[in-house]
Amino acid sequence: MNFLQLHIDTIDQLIGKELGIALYRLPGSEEPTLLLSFLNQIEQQDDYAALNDVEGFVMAPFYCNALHPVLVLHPEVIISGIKNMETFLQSDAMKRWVALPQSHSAESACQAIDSEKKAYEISFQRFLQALTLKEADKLVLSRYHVESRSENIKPTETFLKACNRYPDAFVYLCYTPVSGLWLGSTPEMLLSGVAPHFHTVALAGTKPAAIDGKVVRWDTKNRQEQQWVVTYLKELFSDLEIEWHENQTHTIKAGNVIHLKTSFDFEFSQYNHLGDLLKKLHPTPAVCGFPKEKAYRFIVDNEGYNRKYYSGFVGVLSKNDQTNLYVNLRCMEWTRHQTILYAGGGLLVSSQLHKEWKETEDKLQTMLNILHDEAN
Ligand SMILES: C=C(O[C@H]1C=CC=C(C(=O)O)[C@@H]1O)C(=O)O
Repeated sequence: MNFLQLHIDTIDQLIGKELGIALYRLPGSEEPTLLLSFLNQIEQQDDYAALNDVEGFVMAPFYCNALHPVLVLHPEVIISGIKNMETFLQSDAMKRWVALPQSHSAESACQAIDSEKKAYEISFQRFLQALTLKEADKLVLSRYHVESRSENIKPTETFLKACNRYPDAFVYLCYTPVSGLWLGSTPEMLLSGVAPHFHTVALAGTKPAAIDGKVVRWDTKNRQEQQWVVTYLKELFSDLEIEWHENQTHTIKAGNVIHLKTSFDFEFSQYNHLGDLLKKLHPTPAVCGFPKEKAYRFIVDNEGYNRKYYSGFVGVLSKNDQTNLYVNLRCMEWTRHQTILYAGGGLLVSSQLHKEWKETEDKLQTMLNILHDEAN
């Protein structure tokens, strides 16, 4: 993606203005797509089900509230492929976007906590107690990490670095005045396909990436953790009377960690009810827990911070064409001087604090690698 490098500054100039931007690259693809929306083309919804009959680029939070609504960018401009993007970035049409005013929406503030580990430990004990009391079988505990950022690290360049480094991930950059700027490189698909043929995955269980050729041995805790996601999806398909096919579980590499992944192919012909389906799929036990409703409530009340758009979902939603929605993991929120990175992991009653903390550190590394890699 080299020649785009020349005009990166132009995309960066748009960030912070009264408009919406989505720049994304699908797993395995060489070609990024750029979407631009005027302010009045950014839809805000307070419920996932409101995505029924909706098409556009979606940025959905983990939990909807007034500050973090479901956002849909209805694009004025869609440019696919590097050559087309290059032409567009130098065109007169681009000048119209650059001339838009700066947005005055307040930038979201995130307090750097002196001891991120201490805060995590307190939440960990709370979560573990709930698991011991059998309030839930699985609970996903997450945290944020604040990094200060030097001025010469630019968003679009960071996006391109992530594309190069993580060819198998869904890589995105999304800015709206409501959400602020987010970037991510996620391995977890939520919903993909063209009606009526869809796919989803149960992705969970984490280990540091093995040395090439070394046989991976998954322990019981990781297997159980992933199995809750499989169980949840199968129950959901049965409840909705959906026909599905389960593919064999295998190990995938995502940055410097590996996960267990089971893919499902299923039939869903109600293309104008994808919002209802997403409301049931999200949040899966990969980012929430099991049973879902109890775990969801428990996290919102006890995690100690607001996940905002981390572990929500992001990507393209289409009624008749290709939908490509991903769980917003291995992501960061980009404020004026700081970068706020997010990561979590599934806890079972057998979880150990030091292992779970290390797992969040390993996952944070996906984006830290990009931020700290000058050479890439
Ligand atoms: C919640 C995250 O990862 C999920 C996806 C894969 C493995 C996970 C785990 O091992 O806990 C999580 O379910 C995250 O990256 O923040």
